[in-house]
Amino acid sequence: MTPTAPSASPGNQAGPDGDPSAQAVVLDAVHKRYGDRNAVDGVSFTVRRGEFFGLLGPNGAGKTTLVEIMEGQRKADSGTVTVLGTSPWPRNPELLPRLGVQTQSSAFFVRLTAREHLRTMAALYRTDHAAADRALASVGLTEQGGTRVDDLSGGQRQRLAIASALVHEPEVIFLDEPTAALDPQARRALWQVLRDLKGEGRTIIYTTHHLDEAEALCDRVAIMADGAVVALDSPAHLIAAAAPTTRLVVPDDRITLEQAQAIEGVDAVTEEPGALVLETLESGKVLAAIDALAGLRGVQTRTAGLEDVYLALTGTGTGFDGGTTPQR
Ligand SMILES: Nc1ncnc2c1ncn2[C@@H]1O[C@H](COP(=O)(O)OP(=O)(O)OP(=O)(O)O)[C@@H](O)[C@H]1O
Repeated sequence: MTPTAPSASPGNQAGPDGDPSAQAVVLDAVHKRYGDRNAVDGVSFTVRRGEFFGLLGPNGAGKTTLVEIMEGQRKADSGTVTVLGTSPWPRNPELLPRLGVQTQSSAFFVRLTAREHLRTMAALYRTDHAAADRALASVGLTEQGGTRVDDLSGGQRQRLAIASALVHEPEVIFLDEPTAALDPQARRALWQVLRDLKGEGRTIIYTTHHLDEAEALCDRVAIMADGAVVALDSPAHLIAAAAPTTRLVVPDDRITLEQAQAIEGVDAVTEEPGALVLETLESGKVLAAIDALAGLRGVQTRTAGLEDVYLALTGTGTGFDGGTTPQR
């Protein structure tokens, strides 16, 4: 299946993507079946070097299978897979040190301290001790370097899992829900760690169920459903293409239903407790009309988010009720 609107571009077109040195991962018509189940059903896209690339989709959409194929842990049934200019299958000893893999079930040497754990990982990769300290610092765990892995908090362990994937300074990093089970504060702290990694020029392939996170962090996201990519673009483009309608929320003591319906450019008006919701494709014009009628105090613009696009594309969507922005 070909990616559909809002973006038909799988990212394999000419332009910067056509330059192999600018490509971290290139997938072309990748298929993988388990029995009669199409886990990955003809996926094609390119991840650019230095890109923060999100892979989204409901449970069973095929994300893990696809990531495992990119990592060289699984063989595709057909199609071509190129990672840093080479095939990851069969397992390629030259390629492995250039990839970093964090999984939700990352294994730790729990009786060691965080620093000892990373030094052990560094030794396995034949990297020096200093690399372990750099990895600790890059996830903000320097102070916990002497703490036994057993005694780290959940958030600190998640960060250690990322540090373990980084210790050999890989060019491409695969992260599988790295913020799962973190409290909001720890989650935000980790966002900064991830932004810093991107700032260092690393390519990040990021699987998550947190749509706000994908919207905040990812340069582009691929949304998968039933083994296929159903949309691929930047979060902003996906949102703009999928939800051109703006909803203006006006307190119901400001204008009447009849006045709202009579405003030129208003496509529909619905009533909510305490407010009228005006749908329009011409928000500037309609806001000017509301301003002339009643002023803009208390009027809010309701915008769609990536979650609304995702729900619509993966078959569970309703009308959007994303974030609201006061007009004044
Ligand atoms: N080893 C396997 N043997 C048989 N079927 C499998 C195997 N691994 C995955 N599947 C099936 O392939 C499909 C895709 O699974 P996959 O784990 O890739 O999806 P996912 O998008 O990563 O899901 P989740 O978000 O739950 O991790 C599912 O129907 C799953 O049951």
